[in-house]
Amino acid sequence: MSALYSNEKQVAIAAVRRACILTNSVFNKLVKNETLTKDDKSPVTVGDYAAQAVINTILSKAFPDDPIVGEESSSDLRTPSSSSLRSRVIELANEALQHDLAPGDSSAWGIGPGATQSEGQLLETIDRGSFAGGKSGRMWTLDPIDGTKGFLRGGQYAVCLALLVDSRVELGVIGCPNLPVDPSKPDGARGCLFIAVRGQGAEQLTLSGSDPKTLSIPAIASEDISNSLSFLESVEAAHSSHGFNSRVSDILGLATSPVRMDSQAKYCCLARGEGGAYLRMPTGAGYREKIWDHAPGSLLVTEAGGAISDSRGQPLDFGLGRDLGENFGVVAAGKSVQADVLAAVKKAGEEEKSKA
Ligand SMILES: Nc1ncnc2c1ncn2[C@@H]1O[C@H](COP(=O)(O)O)[C@@H](OP(=O)(O)O)[C@H]1O
Ligand SMILES: [Mg+2]
Ligand SMILES: [Mg+2]
Ligand SMILES: [Mg+2]
Repeated sequence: MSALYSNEKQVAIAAVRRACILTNSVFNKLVKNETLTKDDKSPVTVGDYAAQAVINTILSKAFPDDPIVGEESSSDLRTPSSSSLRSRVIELANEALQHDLAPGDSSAWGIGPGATQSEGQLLETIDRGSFAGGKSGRMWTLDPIDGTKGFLRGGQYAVCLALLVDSRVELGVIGCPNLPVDPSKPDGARGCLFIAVRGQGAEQLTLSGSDPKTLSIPAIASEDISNSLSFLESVEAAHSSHGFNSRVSDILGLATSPVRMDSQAKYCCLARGEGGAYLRMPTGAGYREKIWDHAPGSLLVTEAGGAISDSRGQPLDFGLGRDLGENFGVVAAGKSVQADVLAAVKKAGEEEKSKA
């Protein structure tokens, strides 16, 4: 009998890998007018749209009944002023869908050479990501480029896909085209794929599928925290409070400065033993974390032997819709130290309240 979710895993890997090849090639060719600013002032590029079109196409062929909660929508692409951007997205998506990565690979999706998708079809496919989410049933959640700001800087970004069943993450696949394969060789080969299936562990492969490694977060004894732990945090100060993290770091007496990195590559690094903790605390009232920014990363961390919760110690709730509800931040760390980090987070929170 094949392992649970083995089909879903194969399809998700193929889809994420194909999207990573696309985003990688887009970065090298990206020109100024290929980026839009969304209503929330965040950037989105032709790469984000085309990657969502590619992954949604593959998911829709393989699992036609599964809804998708995807970050992007085609509405900004449909305006008359976006016509050149729109054509570029369609061109990139068709190119990526027809690219034969392995014998028979593209024909498996019924989209072999010559079978280009029309503009209307691809825009509709992008909008298959508009599902509202919720408590029950099967659904995918997709972030076609997580860390778009990192992507634009040539820094870290990730193509992130997860399968949720009854609001639990069952499968997560993350592609990190710019992440060094071996953390001890930061200037060495880049491009990693991270995969986790609930109950089946977490692994890293190269983007081309070689060099598999089982991931496990090393234990740190409480008395070694100050010397052995360092934080992973967002580059963008607007996404996660650097000041709060610095206070938590002082409370724990950490000797090492945080490592700043865009995207769910932070979860991937934590899962393979880097840093030891990922802290993401709200920077102001109002912003709600999105399920696609955390679903695959959270499973990767727990399957690598870590723990993840909000700053109150409550589990993240992926069943509330497209976002995680009221924002109490995210605290992820190895199992041996997550309680210590949480205690320091609570202390820093109380200090902040008493000053207010
Ligand atoms: N005010 C805010 N607080 C927290 N996260 C935010 C935010 N504004 C945007 N984001 C999210 O932060 C993500 C990037 O996270 P990070 O800082 O870890 O790289 C963005 O994903 P996208 O780049 O996919 O839009 C976006 O969803
Ligand atoms: Mg975005
Ligand atoms: Mg994101
Ligand atoms: Mg994104």
